[in-house]
Amino acid sequence: MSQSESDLLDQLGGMDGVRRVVDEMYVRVLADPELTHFFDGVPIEKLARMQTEFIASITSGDIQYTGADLTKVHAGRGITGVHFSKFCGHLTDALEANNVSSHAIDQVLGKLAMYSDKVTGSSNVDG
Ligand code: HEM
Repeated sequence: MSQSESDLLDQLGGMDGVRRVVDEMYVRVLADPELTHFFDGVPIEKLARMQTEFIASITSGDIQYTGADLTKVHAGRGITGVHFSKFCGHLTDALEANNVSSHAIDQVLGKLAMYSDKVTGSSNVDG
């Protein structure tokens, strides 16, 4: 575990803090008319649990993500870079609402940006 990575999860309030942020993010995502349809029929409790684990895993060396491969789970859904940006905007709002510092928010967004190709992979082909 690297010290700086463990510090980042701490700055998010640990696992409990990340879960609060994730729950708030999905409230915003599901209220967004451009994003909500992607989640029709998706079990949100499991989604929030796996998203919490994922964010914890990229902000701490101690947590392992055990969910589905990100490329596979997002493939064929038509998710574009615009959707990805809006999604990250809702995450930013949720982090701010939970009093996470702007420095820590920048670090989280920087890490998530590395996954944009996996999330939007198929949309280059069929829009
Ligand atoms: C940084 C961006 C994102 C990350 C890190 C992320 C991560 C995840 C994770 C961890 C899961 C759960 C996988 C599992 O159940 O094992 C998931 C599922 C899902 N994601 Fe994302 N996601 C991102 C962006 C998006 C965007 C932008 C959309 C759509 C606009 C989206 C739509 C979905 C849907 C619909 C599922 C549920 C799939 C299912 O259970 O059938 N994701 N995502």
